[in-house]
Amino acid sequence: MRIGIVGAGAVGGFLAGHLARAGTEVALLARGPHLAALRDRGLTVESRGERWTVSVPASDKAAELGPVDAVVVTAKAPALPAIAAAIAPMLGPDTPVVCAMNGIPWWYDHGRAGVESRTIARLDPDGAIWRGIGPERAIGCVVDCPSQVVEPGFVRHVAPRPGALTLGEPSGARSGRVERLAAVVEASGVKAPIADDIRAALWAKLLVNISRSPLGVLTGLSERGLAEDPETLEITLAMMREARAVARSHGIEVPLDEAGNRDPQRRSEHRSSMLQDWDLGRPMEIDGIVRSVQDFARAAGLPTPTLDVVSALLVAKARVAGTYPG
Ligand SMILES: NC(=O)C1=CN([C@@H]2O[C@H](COP(=O)(O)OP(=O)(O)OC[C@H]3O[C@@H](n4cnc5c(N)ncnc54)[C@H](OP(=O)(O)O)[C@@H]3O)[C@@H](O)[C@H]2O)C=CC1
Ligand SMILES: CC(C)(CO)C(=O)C(=O)O
Repeated sequence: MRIGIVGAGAVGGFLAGHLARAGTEVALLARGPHLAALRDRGLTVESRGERWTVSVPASDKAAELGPVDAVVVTAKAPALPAIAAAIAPMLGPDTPVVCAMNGIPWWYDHGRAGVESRTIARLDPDGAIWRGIGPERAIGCVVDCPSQVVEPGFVRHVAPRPGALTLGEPSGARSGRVERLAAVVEASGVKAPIADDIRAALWAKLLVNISRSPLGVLTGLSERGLAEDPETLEITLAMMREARAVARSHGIEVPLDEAGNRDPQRRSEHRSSMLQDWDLGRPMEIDGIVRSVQDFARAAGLPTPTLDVVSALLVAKARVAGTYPG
């Protein structure tokens, strides 16, 4: 399989580095200093006590990379409309597209039982992603590989356990394309379990992102710091409970390990990718991780008082910084 990866950041670099080391053909759509570094020095990855450098074909022009067997988009959500248009030359007639990203995905209502298959206005207001990629290409994904770009061309994975990309068809079907992709990812040393219900897996991860990521930005505390402070811990758990009730309104039961969340020893000093965006003055994934869940809550008539307060503060902070519209 030839895998196209879009975005040479933390997750894209982590994945490309593993795949290339295992001998899988990778084509990386990168830009700016990342592209320059990849061309000059290759891609260096540090993970679980190992450090390696690989050479990865990369370009900022999708047409130079051409059609691939699967595309994995590893950019932040605000970049997705532009990417949906840019990757057209990488798409063959049957190329699936995996958005390896946090938050509610743009294809969420595609194949969701009892719901019209359509784009989510908050995430894709004019349908550019829906039209550009096409929901039938979408394979769902949950990313678990806490990582950071140390410098262009150098990515550090900061967890002691192997990284994981959980994959699944929006319909829940066990398809050949998901099995083939999962096998290639697993062969690279990254876990790739296949979920029967990818939306349930997305919500389980979202409970973490919706609570800890905004609170990390508002307080500057790391994942562990949020669990060590009894007051931020209670706010974290309140947000998780509210988000879990929203998932339940979609027929999804998300387990919530309150004891595990209360144990600071089970948290790392990782600065969430939202906090990394804040640190770098970049747009944060507020719509996909926070506001779309508030929208779902409103539609279901559910109160989300803690989420609403934290979201309002986060949006105000981002607006002052000029990284959120309005
Ligand atoms: N980092 C982490 O620990 C984790 C991240 N995630 C999620 O994974 C997703 C990716 O995050 P992460 O890897 O941290 O993000 P990064 O910001 O580290 O990387 C995104 C990369 O995409 C590039 N990019 C954006 N638009 C384009 C474009 N049009 N063409 C080429 N490259 C482009 C960016 O380039 P440029 O720098 O020029 O903008 C950047 O290099 C997010 O949804 C995040 O929430 C999930 C779990 C853990
Ligand atoms: C859960 C966490 C914090 C690490 O995987 C993450 O998803 C992020 O950094 O955005």
